[in-house]
Amino acid sequence: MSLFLEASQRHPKPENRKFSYGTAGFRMKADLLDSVVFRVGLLASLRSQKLQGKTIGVVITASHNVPEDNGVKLVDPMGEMLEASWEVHATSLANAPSDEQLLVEYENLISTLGVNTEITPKVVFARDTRESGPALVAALQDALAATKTDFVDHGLLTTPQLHYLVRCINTIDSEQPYGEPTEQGYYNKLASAYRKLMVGIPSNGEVTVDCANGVGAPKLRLLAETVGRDVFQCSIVNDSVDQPSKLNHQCGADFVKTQQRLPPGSHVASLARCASLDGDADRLVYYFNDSDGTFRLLDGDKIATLAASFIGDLTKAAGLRSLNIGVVQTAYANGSSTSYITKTLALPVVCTPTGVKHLHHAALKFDIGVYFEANGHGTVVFSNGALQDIAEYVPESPAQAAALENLKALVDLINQTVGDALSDLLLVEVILAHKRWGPKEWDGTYTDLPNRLVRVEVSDRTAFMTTDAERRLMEPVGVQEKIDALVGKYKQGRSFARASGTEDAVRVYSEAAERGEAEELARLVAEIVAQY
Ligand SMILES: CC(=O)N[C@H]1[C@@H](OP(=O)(O)O)O[C@H](CO)[C@@H](O)[C@@H]1O
Repeated sequence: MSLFLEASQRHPKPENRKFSYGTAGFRMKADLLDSVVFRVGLLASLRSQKLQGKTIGVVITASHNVPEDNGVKLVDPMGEMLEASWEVHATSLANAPSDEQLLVEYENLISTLGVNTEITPKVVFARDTRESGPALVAALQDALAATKTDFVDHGLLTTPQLHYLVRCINTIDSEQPYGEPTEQGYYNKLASAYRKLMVGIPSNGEVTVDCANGVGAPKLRLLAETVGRDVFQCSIVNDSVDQPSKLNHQCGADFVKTQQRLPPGSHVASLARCASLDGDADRLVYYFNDSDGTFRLLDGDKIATLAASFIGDLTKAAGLRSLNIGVVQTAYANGSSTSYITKTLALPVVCTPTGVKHLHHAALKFDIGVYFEANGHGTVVFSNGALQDIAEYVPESPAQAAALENLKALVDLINQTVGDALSDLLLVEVILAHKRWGPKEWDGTYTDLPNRLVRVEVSDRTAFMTTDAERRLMEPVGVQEKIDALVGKYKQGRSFARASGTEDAVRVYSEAAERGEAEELARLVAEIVAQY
């Protein structure tokens, strides 16, 4: 194992530096991430061996907000996020204090996990456009070489594109191959589905897409070329990938969602459709300026309701009435969206803790599960049973046959491995074209309750323990009662506090019938939280 130690010594964990990470991936400055990427490479290789040599993905990528933070994520064989039990190992290995201890921990993991080291591990990886990418890739390659892993470098890709590739590679010889395992295969699959869905449907005109100066920009350009300008017209803005400090700066999905305004410098006609991706192109939000100049946001909740209503209508029109469709949200979903889904669309809603991996797994319990975080990260997943019903159903009329063909194309248009801003963009464009809706008609389906999200700095966020999908605090004892007493005073009031999983802070969310009340409620709840 001297090869291992030699490699590991090149990527030691910096002393006295604080790591901060979520549970599904790791996020931090590039110099810190180097050692973590090395460790994630070891885990990817172990994971592949544990899963009998299936291919595991690693993606080195941007996050949704600050330009300096890099992220690294592991992707499981079906292209999904790493399952929970493995996150524990990911966390412990990233904490390994020294190279010697890392080797000990690595060898312990081999035995506790029952990994067969005879199996050759297989890993594929990709990175985004930022400067730190090549150095982080070198750290990853070092770990893969030290563990004698077969690996393929897929160069620059969006996070969801790598998820797509991983599922393609692992299903290539199965009964349900997911697609051609190449970047062009991804564009071809989406483009051909999009073109099928647009047959006989007038195009909706141009959509302006802000790409957050991230990897989504060159990739959207390639996708748009493959789809063809005759059916898909997009104008790409914020595409300066060669200027690292511009990533997510004053643009991108997180900026638009949290600031509730256009990225500065955007000049758009009123009622024109605009969309923003985030830095690694897994989030998407839409927005427009109303005729009176008011900014209107169409967030993840609006995308989820649009998709759920369209898919519901389509399955009925195809004659597939028995498929159960459900929507998965988090506590951050606007209350109006939840009542719209349950009352108007008459569909079930499930609320899970924050983080798409929770939503994804809950969505898999429906025949067709639509999930989105309010911030625009989400997708639609079809169960194997639903896919089989769709494939085998014999339509009883030409109308049913047409709807069924559209449903089949929709399955191909949607990236079912993970939320994918490029695939979601085409999905929204198709639905709006079919409904002959502009953004205003879409926005008119329901009106968001005024809401406010605040970040409260606390000395120890782990003191804040929640229950009921993070909607209620169990600890510190007594806080929830105080919040309840306050919320009761506001019309349509709702508020909760939870520790962030990615930052050292507690987030407070509130909504109420009036803007001023939502603001006041958030401020008062934040004051309660700050006291602890
Ligand atoms: C309120 C909010 O937007 N929270 C975000 C944020 O998580 P926190 O645990 O709230 O820090 O980052 C996550 C990862 O990107 C994302 O999944 C989630 O929705």
